[in-house]
Amino acid sequence: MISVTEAQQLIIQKAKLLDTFTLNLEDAFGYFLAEDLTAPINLPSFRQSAMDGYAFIHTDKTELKVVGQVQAGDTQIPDLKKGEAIRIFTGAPVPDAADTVVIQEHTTRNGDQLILDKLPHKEANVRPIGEQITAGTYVLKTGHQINEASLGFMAGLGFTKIEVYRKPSVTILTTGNELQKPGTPLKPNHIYESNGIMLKSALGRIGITKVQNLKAQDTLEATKKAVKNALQQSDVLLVSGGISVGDYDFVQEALLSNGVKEHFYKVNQKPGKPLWFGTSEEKSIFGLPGNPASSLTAFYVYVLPHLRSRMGSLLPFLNERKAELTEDITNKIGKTLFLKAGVADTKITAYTGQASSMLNTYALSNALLVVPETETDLKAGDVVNYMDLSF
Ligand SMILES: Nc1nc2c(c(=O)[nH]1)N[C@H]1C(S)=C(S)[C@@H](COP(=O)(O)OP(=O)(O)OC[C@H]3O[C@@H](n4cnc5c(N)ncnc54)[C@H](O)[C@@H]3O)O[C@H]1N2
Ligand code: MOO
Repeated sequence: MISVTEAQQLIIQKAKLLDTFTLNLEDAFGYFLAEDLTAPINLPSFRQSAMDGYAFIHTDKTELKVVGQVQAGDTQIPDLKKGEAIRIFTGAPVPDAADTVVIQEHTTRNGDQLILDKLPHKEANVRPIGEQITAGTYVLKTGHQINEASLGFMAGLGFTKIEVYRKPSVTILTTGNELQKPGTPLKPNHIYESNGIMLKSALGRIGITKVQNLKAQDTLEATKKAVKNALQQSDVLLVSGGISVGDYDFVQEALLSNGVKEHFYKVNQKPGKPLWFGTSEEKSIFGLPGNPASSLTAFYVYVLPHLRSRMGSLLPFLNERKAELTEDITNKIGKTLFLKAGVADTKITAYTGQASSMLNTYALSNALLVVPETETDLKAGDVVNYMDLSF
């Protein structure tokens, strides 16, 4: 059995970058950039007024003569001499000779006479060429995850297409004879299948939408066949259940017999101990424990960073933060604990109801409190690490 740290290293080491492709800017939200972009133009590319007011050549005089006007988008720009002013608007080009813009609230206008009630400092309210970025310098680098601000920034520089890493297609294979689709009365000793929808929406949160759900009964033949199909159809396979040591747990055998190379099986943690991870050429395969809370924890701690890494992220793990414990916690089992928890105002509380089958507390959690395997007694007031589930 390996440690959480070793398992986290392995899922990153084995994360092969997906191929790249060119994408229209308007479709690029959430993708990771696969090129270093340099600015094709200066931003701004001309001297711009930052305010509505008057452009002039800086002087100690407080009375100027208004000799013209310039509006945003104008291509004919009026000239001016010392002692003169040009009416100007936000975003308009500042006349070459002018070096300062006074905001209109600091002036009094009588016909073409302009009184400066408050003299601005020289160069006030003039955005110099290249103030934001100069042509030829880096805009954004490989690995940047495209957000609304970066989209606006790139559009402002005139980009229409960029190179990004592809997102993976994923098959979620749920195994178990006891599983029944919600929507029909529950048969005796069956349970409603819930990991499929949970994992699919967790994938959606990291922008992966090409997801199919398959299911298999608990036989070696059915599991092998389903694994084979899934491997032909997707970049990533998440198998749920059937990975423990029972007589009807066939997932490990089915994966190995389909040529998947095992990188680890079992991690020294609770929940999620019987986690399995392997690869087959360009494909990644996780055998997730069937218990719903174990499955989701394994997703947050391993599947999510592995997939983000494959999609080009340089910071693939969930953010780890610190908070103060509200209650004592003991850890007598020598494993890393991931506890469903709530964080508010820098304080963290592990919820009652930590069993691997329980999603009731997970549904209310915004944090996974991490208790290291070496930590036996934590006291109220101790500062602990948690993984931020608000991502
Ligand atoms: N002798 C041992 N038994 C078990 C061990 C062990 O070390 N020795 N480990 C336990 C741990 S820890 C876990 S976690 C589970 C993992 O078992 P499996 O991955 O084989 O999962 P299943 O047995 O198929 O299911 C476990 C549990 O979860 C329910 N389940 C399964 N799939 C779904 C689904 N899609 N939606 C909702 N619920 C699901 C299933 O009915 C079971 O109750 O093994 C322990 N056993
Ligand atoms: O580790 Mo299992 O995931 O406790 O239920």
